[in-house]
Amino acid sequence: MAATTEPTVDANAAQPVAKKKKAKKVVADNTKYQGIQDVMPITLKSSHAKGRHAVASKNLEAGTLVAVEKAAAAIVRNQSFVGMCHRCFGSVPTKTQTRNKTDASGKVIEGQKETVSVPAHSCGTCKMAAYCSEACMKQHSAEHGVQCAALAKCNSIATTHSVPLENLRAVLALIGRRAVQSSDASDKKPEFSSSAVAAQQTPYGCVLDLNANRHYLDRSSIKQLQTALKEMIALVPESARVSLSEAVELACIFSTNHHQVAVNGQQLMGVYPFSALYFHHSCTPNCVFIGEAGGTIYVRTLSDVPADTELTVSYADLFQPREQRRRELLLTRHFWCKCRRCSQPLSQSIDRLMDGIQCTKCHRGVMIFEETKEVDDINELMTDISALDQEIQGKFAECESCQAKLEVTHLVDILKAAILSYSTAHQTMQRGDLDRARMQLEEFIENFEGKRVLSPYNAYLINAYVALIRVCTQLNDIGRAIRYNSIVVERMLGPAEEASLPIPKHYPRLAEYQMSLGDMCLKQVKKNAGNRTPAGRSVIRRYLKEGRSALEAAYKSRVVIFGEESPRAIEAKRLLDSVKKEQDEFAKATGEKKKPKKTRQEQAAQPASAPAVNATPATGA
Ligand SMILES: C[S@@+](CC[C@H](N)C(=O)[O-])C[C@H]1O[C@@H](n2cnc3c(N)ncnc32)[C@H](O)[C@@H]1O
Repeated sequence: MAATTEPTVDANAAQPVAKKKKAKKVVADNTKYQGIQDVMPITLKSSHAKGRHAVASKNLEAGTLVAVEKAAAAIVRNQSFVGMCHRCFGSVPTKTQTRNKTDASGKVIEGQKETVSVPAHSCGTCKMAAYCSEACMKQHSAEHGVQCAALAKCNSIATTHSVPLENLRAVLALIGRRAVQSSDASDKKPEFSSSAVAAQQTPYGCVLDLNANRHYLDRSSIKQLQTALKEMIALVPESARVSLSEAVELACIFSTNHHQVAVNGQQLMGVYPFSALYFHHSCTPNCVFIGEAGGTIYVRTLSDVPADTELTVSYADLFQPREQRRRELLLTRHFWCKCRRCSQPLSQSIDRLMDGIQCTKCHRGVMIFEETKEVDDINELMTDISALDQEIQGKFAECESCQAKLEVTHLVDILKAAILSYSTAHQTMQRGDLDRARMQLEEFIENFEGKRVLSPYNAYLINAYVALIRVCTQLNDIGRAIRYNSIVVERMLGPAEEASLPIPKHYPRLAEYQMSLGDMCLKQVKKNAGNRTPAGRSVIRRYLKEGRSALEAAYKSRVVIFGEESPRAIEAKRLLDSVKKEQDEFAKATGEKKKPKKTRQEQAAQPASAPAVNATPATGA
């Protein structure tokens, strides 16, 4: 992989997709990564059907660490640009600076100054890299030096050629990484450890093992990417350049394989070759990727996993209808999801409720339309995604309860009306007209849930409740925010009688809503503490009960997801202890000793009763 000063254009890159021959699947070699099996409870496997994948080497409990990987290269996301260190991904301190004020067009307004907050340490040349300290900036100098001149022009190159800025920055990060790696780097094997501190960055050579899926880009997108990358590479020091073909490959690899990681509320995007190759996607994942400082990811089990079960994570937002999840994965990751959840008949899956429309006759069941076509050739679909929509013409859906039949196109019209109503309210919220947004969102719920048009688990309804939490919090109507937050948590857990959940019981998004619910309840308890009237006491009692069960569930989930010693689990424990203390004091003051009845939240917080070996096998891809 020699550096070249003369970038070459790959003439084959933009062939029409449908004409590409399907590559024959070979059983891939696991030897490069086998070292991980010595430090983690996993076995690496490879098969014709799945390619490389990881399985549990023994029965694993929920919350078991199964992999640690430090990104081969990572970039700070655009929105975290000034808040996150470009080397270690820690927080960046700010300082204030006085500068000339400018108008909307960027012109200096004579005689007017303004004070702005800027990163305390950043590259003064490109102004495109902020750091947590001088020391970090110094340690990054060799890697950044390779990128600096190109980074300075990156923004305008991205805009001129309509290429995502993050893709260009990622290619530069990979080039920087390649340049500082030793000369034998391309053959270097990754070294694994069980701790983030000791984790070694996965070598650059491993990135090139990933599938670029470049044939999914159409001819004009490839052309734009090539032109942008050509301009960018010309700004990289000669000794560090890669060929244009390799740069395009890197951009495509990044785009289809990167993982987004949140660290302390800031976002980074990294390439994790081992994790990308071995942890397939599933819409009922049994593992999760957790981002830590340094751009390291931990992979932890979310549930008890029996030995030999495939370990999977989710690359998509799980609380959306099956088809939306599949479309999202198709467009961003270039595959049609065939996980167990997506392959199950809709009538037997929780998915039927997530874009569920209630029967217009009996109003008891949802209308089911089993899609007959499984997508085998996604190349064909990628060229014309509207093929998915044509499937419904002339087809009928059937009520799961009374078997009434309705044309699918009619159901689509109902859904379109719901989407329009929801979007109108959402836009009002975005404009900041909060009172009106609340009214429109509540109206949407009244019309589509109250009148039994949509299933209560329909993703648009949940989104409306989520929006209402935000709106009511901003309007300082905490009582209502609690009510809506409680509904969101309840719905995310799915109907009690269903065999499967819409999202795993321990899942970051659900745990966040449980935390916010507990936190708001605790605040209301403190606010009402002086109210000794019977009505006041009843309010406190209710908030204590609801807050405690939410925090018990949040704490349990955070222990599983992040580990018992993690700051997030400790934060949940602190709030839980606080609510318990309030509950004891309330009981003392009122002479009440009654044990509260267990809610579904509390049940969710209980450890699984079955031993790991009896747990339901987790879905594999
Ligand atoms: C990073 S690769 C995995 C590579 C594979 N393990 C190998 O050894 O080549 C991700 C690819 O795995 C496949 N994949 C992962 N999860 C899948 C799922 N749920 N359904 C279908 N294909 C999936 C898709 O082809 C996707 O592009």
